[in-house]
Order: sequence, then structure tokens, then C-alpha cells
Amino acid sequence: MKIFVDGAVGTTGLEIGERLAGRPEIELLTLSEALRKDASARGDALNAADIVILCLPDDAAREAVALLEGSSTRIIDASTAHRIAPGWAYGFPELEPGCREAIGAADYVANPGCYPTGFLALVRPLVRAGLLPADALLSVNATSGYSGGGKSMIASFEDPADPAATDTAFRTYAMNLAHKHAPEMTVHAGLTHAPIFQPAVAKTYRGMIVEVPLHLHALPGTVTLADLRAALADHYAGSALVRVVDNAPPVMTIEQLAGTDRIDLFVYGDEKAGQARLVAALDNLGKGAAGAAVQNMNLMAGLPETAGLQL
Ligand SMILES: NC(=O)C1=CN([C@@H]2O[C@H](COP(=O)(O)OP(=O)(O)OC[C@H]3O[C@@H](n4cnc5c(N)ncnc54)[C@H](OP(=O)(O)O)[C@@H]3O)[C@@H](O)[C@H]2O)C=CC1
Ligand SMILES: CC(=O)N[C@@H](CCC(=O)OP(=O)(O)O)C(=O)O
Repeated sequence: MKIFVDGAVGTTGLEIGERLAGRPEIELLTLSEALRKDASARGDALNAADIVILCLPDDAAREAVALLEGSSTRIIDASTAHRIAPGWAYGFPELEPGCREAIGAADYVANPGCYPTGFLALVRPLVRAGLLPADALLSVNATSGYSGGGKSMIASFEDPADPAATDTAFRTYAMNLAHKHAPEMTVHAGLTHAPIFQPAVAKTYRGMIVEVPLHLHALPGTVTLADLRAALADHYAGSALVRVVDNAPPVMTIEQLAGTDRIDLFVYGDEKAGQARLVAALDNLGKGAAGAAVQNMNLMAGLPETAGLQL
């Protein structure tokens, strides 16, 4: 199986390379430093591969897809460019019945965003189960490690001359609510209204916490914390990568799943007050990016789904 990672020396590309290294069933096509942005060399490598994984900014990802027009090469795009585009399978095998099979058969797979992975893992099964109405008004608070912003954000947080490195432990952003992940969250959750998305970045390299607060009294009928937990546990029963944790710890840390390709889900709350906190912990570079891309590649190639992944 010939695999080419376009953007192989970027943050996500390097992580994918680590997960593919030493796997005898994979022949990794590579370009030298001098040629890695050369359109002709990239075009050759893209077309020579059975599956390409695009780890590029959105515009470069669109350009790579254009270079593959008419080719038999299958594509996994880690960028935001095709996540709600027609003709692309959404690369979250655990999200819906049939997703895993659709990814396995697809020529075009859009890898989910890191924040949407946490949000959708919590919300989509509850919408499917009828516990959350499709027109629910939700918000999502999330904090990412700074590798979530790729090479430029990493450089900024690690430059001793940069205020991001010296003066900041935690910062919010997307204060105008126009984050590129909002449409992806809305569409794949099956919601009619976009959630209010409040992302933040912390001065730690990798790891992520995504939280969805809920007023239980605002939901139709009577919904308990046990109902929410049971619906999630049912949905993810038997999953190797998505776990619903029964004994939720009293505090959560952003690092708790760093270095893994798994995602853990928690239901906290105060039943009497009618309030719940749904929380997902993951690694933005693991199930949030490279781990998911390799999982999707495995499915497309007919290989064991979790081969090369950190469980
Ligand atoms: N970091 C994360 O946690 C996540 C990232 N993603 C997505 O994955 C994609 C890659 O992100 P990330 O790895 O963080 O970004 P990086 O900036 O770390 O890496 C991007 C790589 O693409 C290279 N590149 C840029 N333009 C071209 C081009 N025209 N041809 C070939 N190579 C090019 C860059 O080159 P150079 O080294 O010269 O800059 C760099 O090596 C993005 O779309 C991002 O949104 C998705 C989920 C999570
Ligand atoms: C901390 C940080 O800046 N994170 C990035 C998202 C990283 C990511 O998931 O990239 P995709 O857009 O490809 O999904 C951001 O908020 O733009």
C-alpha cells in the first residue's frame, strides 16, 4: 500500500509519519526538503500513491485535490477544506451507524477537526437518541494545547522573545464567534443552530478538553444524568478508541489523554439543580488529527482499524 503524506514535515504530518513508521504493509512515499513544495514533484507523488493524506493549509489542500483530478488515488484531507463538502465521507468512524463502512469504501475522506471531534462525540449520539432536540441551543467551551495552531503557533509559544511564550498561560480567541469549525459542528451533529463556540489555547504542547454544558430543565421530557450517560455508553459500546468513563475524576486536566489516539467522555452534573457538564478529553494531535487520519487510512486500506495507533 503506497501512502504519500503531503505536508509530511508539518505538525500533523510528522505525527502521521510516526504512526506509519515500521509498518511493513505501508510503503511511505517521500519528497526531499528541496522538492516538498514543488508542484510537479508533489503531483507525481500524489498520483503514484494509493492513498494520500493531506496535512496542509486549506488552500494547498484544495490545490492537491485539483492535482489529483481524474486519478485513482484516494484522499484523506486533514484540513478544514472538505468537511461539509458534498461527495466527501466524514472521517469519524464511530459517529453514526454506517460511517465506518462509508469511510472504508470512500475515495474522498475529510478528517474531522479536533474541536468538532470532542463536540460531536458528546452531542451527536444524544441527538440521535432524541435526548437533545435538533433545535437545541448549545454552547461549547474548549481548550487546546498550542500544537493545535500548527508550526506558527508552536514557534510563537516557544519563542522566548514572544509574549505568547512569556506572558500567557491561557488565552481565549474567536471572540467574534466566527470560528471555521462552527459549520462542521452544526452539520454533523444534525443541529439547526450553530453552538456558541468558545475556544481557548493553553501553554501546554498537546491535549484538549471540550465541554458542553446543559440545562436539563430546558430539554423535552425528563432527562437525567443517567440517561445521558447510558445513551453515550450504548452508542460507543465495544469501541476501541472512544470510552465513556463511569467514575469521573473530580478534576480534569488538559493533558490527561495527551499522547494517545483515544477520546474519553464524561457526564458530570447536579441532578437537583438540573445541570450537566458533558466533557470530552482527547489529544488534538491524536484522535483530533493524526490518529484519526491513520484510523481512516486503515479502514480505507482494509487493514486492522487501530494498527499503528496509541490506545
Ligand atoms: N495541529 C492540529 O492539532 C490539527 C491540524 N489540523 C489540520 O491539519 C492541517 C495541517 O496542520 P498542521 O500540521 O497543524 O500545520 P503546520 O503548519 O504545522 O504544517 C503544515 C505543513 O504544510 C506545509 N505546506 C504549506 N503549504 C504547502 C504547499 N503548497 N505544498 C506543500 N506543503 C505545504 C508547511 O510547510 P512549511 O513547513 O514550509 O511551513 C508545513 O510543513 C491544517 O489544515 C490543519 O487545520 C487538523 C486537526 C488538528
Ligand atoms: C489552538 C488552535 O488555534 N487550533 C486551531 C484548530 C486546529 C484544528 O483542529 O485544525 P483544523 O481546523 O484543521 O481542524 C484553531 O482554532 O484554528
